[in-house]
Amino acid sequence: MIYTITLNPSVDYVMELESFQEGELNRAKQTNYFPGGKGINVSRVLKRLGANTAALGFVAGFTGNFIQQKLMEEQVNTLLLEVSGESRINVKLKAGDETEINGTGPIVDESAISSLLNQLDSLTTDDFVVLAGSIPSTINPRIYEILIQKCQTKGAKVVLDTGGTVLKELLFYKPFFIKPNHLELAELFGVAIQSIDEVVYYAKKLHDQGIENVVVSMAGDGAVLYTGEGVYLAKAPKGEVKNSVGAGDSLVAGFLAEYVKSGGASEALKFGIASGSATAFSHDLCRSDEVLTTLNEVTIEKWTGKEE
Ligand SMILES: Nc1ncnc2c1ncn2[C@@H]1O[C@H](COP(=O)(O)OP(=O)(O)O)[C@@H](O)[C@H]1O
Ligand SMILES: O=P(O)(O)OC[C@H]1O[C@](O)(COP(=O)(O)O)[C@@H](O)[C@@H]1O
Repeated sequence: MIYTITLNPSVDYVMELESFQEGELNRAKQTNYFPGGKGINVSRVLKRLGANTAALGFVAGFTGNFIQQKLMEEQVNTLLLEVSGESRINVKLKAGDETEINGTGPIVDESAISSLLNQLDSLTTDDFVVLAGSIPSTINPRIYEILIQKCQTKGAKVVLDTGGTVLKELLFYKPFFIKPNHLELAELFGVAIQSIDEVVYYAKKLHDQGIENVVVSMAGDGAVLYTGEGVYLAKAPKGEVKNSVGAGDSLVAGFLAEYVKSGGASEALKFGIASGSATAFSHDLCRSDEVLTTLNEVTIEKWTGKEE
C-alpha cells in the first residue's frame, strides 16, 4: 500500500483570466475547484493509475467536507482525521503566468497528531509512505522527523517531497525517494544551478548520503534520476501547458505506481515524467489514458556527461 500524508490539504481554486491587473477589479473567464495538497494529489493520481493508496492527514470544516467528498467520488481511500476550523483554500491565478496564493489552514492539536501516529501502527515493510507538502504553523515543525522515525521503525519506505530547511534536516534519515525540483536542489546547497551536469553533481551528493532514489525535476526540461541503477535524464514531451499545479505530485505518483509494479527505477522515472507532463497538459490531474499517450513521447537516456 502507498500511504500519503498531507498535513495541510487544500481546496485548490484555479482562476483563469485574460490578464491580471494588480489593484484593479479583475474578472475570471473560467474557475475550477479541486481537492489539493501534495499528498492528496499523489493519492488521486495513484488511484487513477490503478495503484493501492490511502490518503492520510487532517481536514476541517466546509472546505474539508469538499475535499472528502471529491475523494470519495473518485474512490480514493481516505483515512483523513477531522480537526476544528477550516481547511485552507489555495488560489491559483492563471493569466499568462501562474501566480499562487496558498492559505494557512486549521489548528491541529496534539490529540490529532497522536491519532495520526496511531494510524501508522499497522505499517509493514511492504508499505510506502509519502510525506509531502508544507507543515502548517500550528504543528510542531519536527513532525516530519517524528513521522519518518515511526515509518522507519515499521520498516516502511519513506518518500519525501518537501523543500527548504525541512528537507535539509530530514536528509539524515535517508528517505527512499526524494523529488526536489531544480530550484529546491539549488536552495539545498546554497548555489545557482545552470546545467544538467550541475544537477547531476548535486544529485550525486544526495545519493552518496544514502538516498536510494534522487529525482530532480526540471519542469518542461524533464528530470534527472540518480540511483544505484545509474544516472538517467528523461526529457519531457512538448505540449500546451494548461495547468502545472500538481505536476510534481503527479511525477511522484507515476514513479511509485510503476516502481511497485516493476521495481525498476529508470522505468519508474519514465512513467513519472509521463504523469507529470500529462498533468501539465490538462486542467486537472492526469488520467491514466493521458499518461499512456504521453509515455510514448518521453525519451530517457543514461547520462554520460553530455547530451547525445
Ligand atoms: N511545461 C512543461 N512541459 C512539459 N512537462 C512539464 C512542464 N512542467 C512540468 N512538467 C512535468 O512535470 C514534472 C514536474 O514538474 P516540476 O515543475 O519540475 O515539479 P514541481 O511542481 O514539483 O516544481 C516535470 O518533470 C515534467 O515531467
Ligand atoms: O503544502 P504546500 O507547499 O503549501 O503546497 C500545496 C499546494 O501544492 C500542490 O499540491 C501542488 O504541488 P506541485 O505543483 O508542486 O505538484 C497544490 O495542490 C497545493 O495547493
